[in-house]
Amino acid sequence: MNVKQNLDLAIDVTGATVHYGQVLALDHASLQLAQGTVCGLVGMNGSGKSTLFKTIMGQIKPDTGRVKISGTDPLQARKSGKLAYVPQSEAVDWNFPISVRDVVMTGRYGQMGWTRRARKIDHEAVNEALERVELTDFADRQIGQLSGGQKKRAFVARCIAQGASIMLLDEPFAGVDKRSEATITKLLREIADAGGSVLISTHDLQALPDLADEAVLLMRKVLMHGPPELVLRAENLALAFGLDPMKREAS
Ligand SMILES: Nc1ncnc2c1ncn2[C@@H]1O[C@H](COP(=O)(O)OP(=O)(O)OP(=O)(O)O)[C@@H](O)[C@H]1O
Repeated sequence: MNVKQNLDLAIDVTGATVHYGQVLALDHASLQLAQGTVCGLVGMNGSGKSTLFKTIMGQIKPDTGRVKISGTDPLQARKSGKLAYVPQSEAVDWNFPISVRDVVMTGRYGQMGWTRRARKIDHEAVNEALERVELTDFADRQIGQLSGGQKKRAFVARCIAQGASIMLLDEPFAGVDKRSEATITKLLREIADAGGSVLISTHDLQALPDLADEAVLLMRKVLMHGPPELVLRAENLALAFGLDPMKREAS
């Protein structure tokens, strides 16, 4: 692959291996994601999905391999605002005394510089993002007072306010109401249609073909990457999950 093609890739992970002590979490995992794509990341509990996200975000440095985000370093991509992450709900302290509006405003910190003083443009970006996720009426509530789906929408709004074009979402639909799921799905499609890229881990295999252009099967390494209807065939899922995975949600 030449340099031009590498720059065209939104996410380029090559041969990433990650250990936690003796535990092998990623084993030479490789994943290339083009611009303008929604990609679903599927794998059983412990298959390395969150570890892959952290590696792409530059929070974990792999023992082997490398990660490039639009041809640059992940930390650089985060600093520039291009790359954003919506964590699993369990990873967030919902009792933290911060309003929904201020959560979304944290997405603007990179643009504000060290003073962290919000200007008109920052307030406008936050208001617009709140509107897009339909949370304007909840803007002044403490974040923990929202429903599961509203909380997710608040974090998606933070990515939008940040101006991110590459978004990673770790199980955004777990414990989420149908309205929030539909709002988030529509937004992710709009982001991809505008040239952005979205990588989304999910246990809801049935919903994946409507949500994503591509699917990735992970079991410490990328077993398969392609159109959802191909990747989600029973024989492929059996490799990653065991028997009859389409008969129930992935465990
Ligand atoms: N901080 C840690 N210390 C030790 N082991 C860890 C740590 N984080 C994850 N692991 C282990 O690494 C492996 C991959 O975990 P990871 O959280 O990436 O999987 P996952 O696919 O996101 O799982 P889930 O679907 O349950 O969220 C698992 O065996 C897990 O127990």
